[in-house]
Amino acid sequence: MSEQRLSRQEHGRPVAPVRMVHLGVGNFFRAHQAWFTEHSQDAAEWGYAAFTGRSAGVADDLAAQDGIYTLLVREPDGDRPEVVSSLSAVHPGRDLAALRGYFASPELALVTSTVTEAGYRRDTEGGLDLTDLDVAADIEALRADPESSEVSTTPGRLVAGLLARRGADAGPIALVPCDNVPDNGAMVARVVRDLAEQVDPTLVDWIEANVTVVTTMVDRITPRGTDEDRDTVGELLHVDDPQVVVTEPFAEWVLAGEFPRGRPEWPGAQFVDDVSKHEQRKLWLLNGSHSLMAYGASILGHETVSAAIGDETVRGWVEEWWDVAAAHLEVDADEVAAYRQALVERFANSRIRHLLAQIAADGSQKVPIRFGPVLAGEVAAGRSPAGATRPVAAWIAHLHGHGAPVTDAQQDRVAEVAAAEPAEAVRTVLGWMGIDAPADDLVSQVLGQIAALEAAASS
Ligand SMILES: NC(=O)c1ccc[n+]([C@@H]2O[C@H](COP(=O)([O-])OP(=O)(O)OC[C@H]3O[C@@H](n4cnc5c(N)ncnc54)[C@H](O)[C@@H]3O)[C@@H](O)[C@H]2O)c1
Ligand SMILES: O=P(O)(O)OC[C@@H](O)[C@@H](O)[C@H](O)[C@H](O)CO
Repeated sequence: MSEQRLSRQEHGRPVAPVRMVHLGVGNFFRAHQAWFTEHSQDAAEWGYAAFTGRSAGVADDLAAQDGIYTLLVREPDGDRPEVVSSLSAVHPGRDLAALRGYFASPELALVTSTVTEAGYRRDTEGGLDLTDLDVAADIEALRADPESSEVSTTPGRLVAGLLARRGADAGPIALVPCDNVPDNGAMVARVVRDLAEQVDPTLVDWIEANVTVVTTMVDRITPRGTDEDRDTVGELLHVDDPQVVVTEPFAEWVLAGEFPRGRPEWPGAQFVDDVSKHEQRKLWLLNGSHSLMAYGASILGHETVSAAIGDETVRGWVEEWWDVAAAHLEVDADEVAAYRQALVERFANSRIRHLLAQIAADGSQKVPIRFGPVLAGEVAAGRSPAGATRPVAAWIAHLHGHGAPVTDAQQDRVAEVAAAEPAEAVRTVLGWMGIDAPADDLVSQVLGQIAALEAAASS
């Protein structure tokens, strides 16, 4: 394999001025927001300073190749490598001096983030989790020293940056979360406000006057890369890129909100007044069926999305779930039908090796939002279709140790469900989905589905 690394000079990629910060340099950011920026007609004016979420590894690797990296777009008939150069600087997340420096610049227009659902440190009510020890440490540190303290959480870093911006009188800015969370703008607004209130109540007024929050729906299936992907880049481009990202051809971005200091001309992005109907379509149909397969199909022994959707039983579960969810969507029936058809094709792309175990992680954050509104709506209407209760059953069977391994940021909460008497576990999970005091028939139905899945696991 080649030992040569990518370099800006060799690829003729100039460094654009930093006008955007990103928190969480994961795979998705590099396949989506950074890629949309790369393809903007005004890309030369819009550079990203990107910060890792936790460890420094990605920053070190990217720094060694001038912030540029390969995106392998996995077309049905082959890989199309693209070199992406919109990251003008990459820093470890702990580099608070750099973060504060960017925020203090009037040139900084917006901050995107992809730190996973768990990274926003919310409690079960959606506010900032003040019992989280890292959150408590950030509050204490920022109170003691607003200008140069070390903070480790995403809300803490955002507030540290906003304090620096206020201090420099650098003007308005937009926060643009890009995680798969309904109403992600309101989510970020809430945790930032909650933390600011604890640190310095006068900052809350400044935020209201100067910070806009943009809500987004984001879509592009981007699994974690492998050593084989790195080898593929070696063969295609004759370079060693340890930070190659693999993604599908499809990409979608819908945004609602104000950008007081402008934004790149992201090609194909849609700017709307309200993202909710787009977000429900994507979160319930795509992410919902992903989670259903992550739990249910891994119990049947499948490892990847493409293998799962190729199994007639699993395909049937997915279609059943889609039938129920579709009735709750606000988009027209033709659009839903086309989206379902496209999803089957996207899922069946066996060249994208999307592991069910990756999707299964952090179910406590995902299951309620991906299935709760639809199931609660059905129950309120006096119905309990099997297609909408099976995902709950599959998750509980997964927590019982079947299928993909259990990893969850809220380990204690899910361990309690796993250890509970099964009917109690079902009631607890339904409660998290907004169904309090569920009828005995509903609980029995879920218990029957859990038993069937667990029997299939051991057969
Ligand atoms: N991968 C996809 O197909 C895809 C598609 C749409 C949206 N998303 C969203 O993008 C987000 C990131 O997904 P990804 O695929 O890039 O994952 P990833 O594992 O590649 O990257 C996750 C990033 O978040 C950071 N992070 C994780 N936990 C954190 C925490 N507790 N605090 C601070 N930072 C933390 C990590 O350091 C890393 O930078 C998720 O929220 C997901 O909903 C992903
Ligand atoms: O990224 P997560 O962990 O929130 O969810 C896993 C997948 O459902 C998700 O990454 C999808 O691939 C993505 O949302 C497609 O746009």
